[in-house]
Amino acid sequence: MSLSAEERLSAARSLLQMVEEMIDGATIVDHRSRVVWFSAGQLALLGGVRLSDVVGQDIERVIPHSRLREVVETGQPQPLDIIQYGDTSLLVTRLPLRDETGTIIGAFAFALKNSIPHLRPIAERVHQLQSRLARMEQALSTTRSHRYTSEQILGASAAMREVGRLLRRAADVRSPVLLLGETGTGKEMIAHAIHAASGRVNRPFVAINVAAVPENLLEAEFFGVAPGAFTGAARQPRPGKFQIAHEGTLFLDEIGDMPLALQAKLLRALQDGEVEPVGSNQLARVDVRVIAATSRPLADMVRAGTFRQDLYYRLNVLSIRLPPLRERAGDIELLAGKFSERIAQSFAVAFRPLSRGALDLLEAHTWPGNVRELANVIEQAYVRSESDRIDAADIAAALGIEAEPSAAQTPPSTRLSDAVEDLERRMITDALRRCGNRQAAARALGISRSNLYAKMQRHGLGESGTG
Ligand SMILES: Nc1ncnc2c1ncn2[C@@H]1O[C@H](COP(=O)(O)OP(=O)(O)OP(=O)(O)O)[C@@H](O)[C@H]1O
Repeated sequence: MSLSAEERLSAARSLLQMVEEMIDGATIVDHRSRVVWFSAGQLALLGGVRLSDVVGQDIERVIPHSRLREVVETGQPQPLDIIQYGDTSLLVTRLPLRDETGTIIGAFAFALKNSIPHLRPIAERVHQLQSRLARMEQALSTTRSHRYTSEQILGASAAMREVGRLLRRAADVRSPVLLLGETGTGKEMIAHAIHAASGRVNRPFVAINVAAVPENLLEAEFFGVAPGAFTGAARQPRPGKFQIAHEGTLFLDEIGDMPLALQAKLLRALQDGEVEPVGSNQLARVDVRVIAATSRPLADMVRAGTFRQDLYYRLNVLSIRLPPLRERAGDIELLAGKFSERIAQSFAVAFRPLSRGALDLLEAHTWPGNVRELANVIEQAYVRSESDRIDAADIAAALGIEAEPSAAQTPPSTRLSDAVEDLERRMITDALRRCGNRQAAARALGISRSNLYAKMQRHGLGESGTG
């Protein structure tokens, strides 16, 4: 015997009423994860919002860390999750809602009243583990203190001497610094050295690479997640890099890859020294010195409307341009010699000087990967041959160009893995050239932006490697 439509409706109504009495809060979303219904308790938990004001909105707009979309999209129930709401822990169950044919039409979440006391021992254990994890994460990022000092920055050219002068200037003031330069020109190295020479040297140096973090996680990574927020197991309360870098230096690498929406929040953090953790409406004060770096043409991006002008001005108080290696061929001999010394030391073998022919080849190269590429080439020369000096043929082979005499050239590899690597590198270079930016190139290649970035790093491809 089946129920009539009217009976089903009234059964549903009385079920919702019963749920209202037994729970702390309940939520229903539709098949696109838009709000359909909140119980009165849930509305109260949300700070007294009115149901009519939020019906039809994406659930994350109302509850930033809701995991109901996962349930709608995967159809997988989440029978037990512990979330933190203010000082209270709640035990939450999330279930998919299906129609008669089994198609997902939405999802339902509820927190049973007084369920936590029964689970107190488990909840406490989870809580302890979370705090331990947060402490360890914090320790990990702060122990990564500065790795370089200005003495390690090599270069005797006029351009590098000017970089040295600006570096000392930057260490004396606390305004933001903008480091501009192609990949591998030493931007991160300079950022470390500024911190090491500044009054903040005994406080944390914290780095974040904007291009390497998936876009939807960036805000939490920067500003943290508030303990008061509705957080699923995947996003527990934690401090952001701004909070971790308090009283120290925050290095924002690849700032040109920052999504526009987040740029406004970053500007506020820089201007007012205040950050707003995700899921919180309270501002926290931070004292952070920001050093930003990019290999992208920021000024052009401002003109194109993809980078905020006000943020650009705020960051561009003291900018340091790192010259590409091809503009300071005079430094190549010094750098190559130093790298040869370092590699000999780390491989525990005899030092190999570079022949004049080898230096001529190095000086004629255009160095799309800059100093990083030069260091790799010298290392390859050590790996490829056992001779007691580095000759033109070793350099030519490492650079993948015609060697003279040609007999010294290494034969092309027949290994499948080398061919696959080579194809991947060429496809990435090609996509970057065709699409003009990483976002579009990642889309064209069918991979995520962060995955593309990781592959570019592996192949030594920066912006300059695109052309
Ligand atoms: N002037 C320099 N003297 C000595 N080593 C250098 C110099 N410039 C760069 N390097 C070395 O080159 C490598 C790349 O430097 P770094 O990571 O600082 O470059 P980057 O500009 O931040 O690159 P990317 O934009 O790809 O992140 C590092 O191993 C660094 O030690």
